[in-house]
Amino acid sequence: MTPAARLSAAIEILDRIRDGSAAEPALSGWARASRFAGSGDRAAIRDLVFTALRCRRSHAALGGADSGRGLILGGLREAGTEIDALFTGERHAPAPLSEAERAHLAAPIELDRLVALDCPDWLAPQLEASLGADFAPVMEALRQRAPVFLRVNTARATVAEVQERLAAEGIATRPVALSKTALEVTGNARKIQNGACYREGLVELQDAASQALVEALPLAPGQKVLDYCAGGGGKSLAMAARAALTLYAHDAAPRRMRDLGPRAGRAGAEIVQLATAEVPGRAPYDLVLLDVPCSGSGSWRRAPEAKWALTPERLEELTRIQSDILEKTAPCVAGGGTLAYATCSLLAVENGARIAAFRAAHPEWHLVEERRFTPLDGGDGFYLALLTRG
Ligand SMILES: C[S@@+](CC[C@H](N)C(=O)[O-])C[C@H]1O[C@@H](n2cnc3c(N)ncnc32)[C@H](O)[C@@H]1O
Repeated sequence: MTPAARLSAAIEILDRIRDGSAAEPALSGWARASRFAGSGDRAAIRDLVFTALRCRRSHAALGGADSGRGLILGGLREAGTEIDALFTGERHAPAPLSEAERAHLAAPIELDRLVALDCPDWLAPQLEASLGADFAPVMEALRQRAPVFLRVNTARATVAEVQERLAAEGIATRPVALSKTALEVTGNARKIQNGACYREGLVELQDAASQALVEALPLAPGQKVLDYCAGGGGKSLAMAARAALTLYAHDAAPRRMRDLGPRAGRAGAEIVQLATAEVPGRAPYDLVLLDVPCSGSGSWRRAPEAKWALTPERLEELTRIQSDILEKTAPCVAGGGTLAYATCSLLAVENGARIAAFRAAHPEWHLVEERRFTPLDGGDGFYLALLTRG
């Protein structure tokens, strides 16, 4: 496909998303119907679509419309690309600029601060209060594509050994300061999932801050550990690689754990999946990890639609669920054990405020440690609070 034809495809997909489709189904639906597109085309189109979603507010303003075409025009304008050379209307290229579009693109434009930062107005006060001086740099970072990180399964091989094996597969990586187990992929990321290192369970795709969070957990061999909001099991697997544990995984939506069996098999880890009713029966646990459902504001680079879909009502509902999960699981922790509360949120209302509310109601719980990560640390935004009783 030509660069212009890729733009046309991105415009079509963005319009489907604007009409209500989620990004992933819109992209895969387009790919299924467009067999002529090679893997390079699909990757480039995906990149165009996700850039437009991350920068939806500013690109709509720059391009003159919150439509697929407006967003792509806005992105090209921000990048300083010669638009007429691409919007020719020839073959599969987008139609030439209308007079109105030409006039909008030619007129000088000064974006309001929150528009330029692609920040929803209603969330700005909370994000500013939570991030302080980091607000603008973090919002700017969230406009950029996230790096691809691998977690090395250190139960099987050293980071250096795996880096060498990956290099032999043509995948370039470098270690990162944020986590001892993480490698940032700097070349050929698309080869990972078909490569031997991945198939043999030597690596998993996992954000570096997510790995740093697991590194901060006080895990020791022989402990009984529950991952209460396990989802796909990324953190269960990272915990399994850290120490020989008796490890249980639970999720309110068990189908979310459907890949955990095969992933654990690849990694050589043993993880027992529990239904909700089975959780108290296996208590007490030495450590309970609560990777609770949240706004996902720390991972808006990877899931940018969530930035625009979040509402005050949904945020309030999430904080209720978070507090409820803390209440329900705290009694399952063994005396001297650890309750580890985590979110991939940047918002204090989902982080420190939830812990403060929990401790106000349960003064017997003490805060041992709190960690905050933002995209300025390289990975996604995360929060971790470690609590003990007594
Ligand atoms: C942030 S995700 C977990 C991600 C996962 N730990 C990982 O590392 O890949 C939150 C998970 O919590 C689950 N969840 C939502 N409400 C819950 C509840 N009340 N109890 C337990 N799990 C819940 C969701 O289904 C979702 O899979």
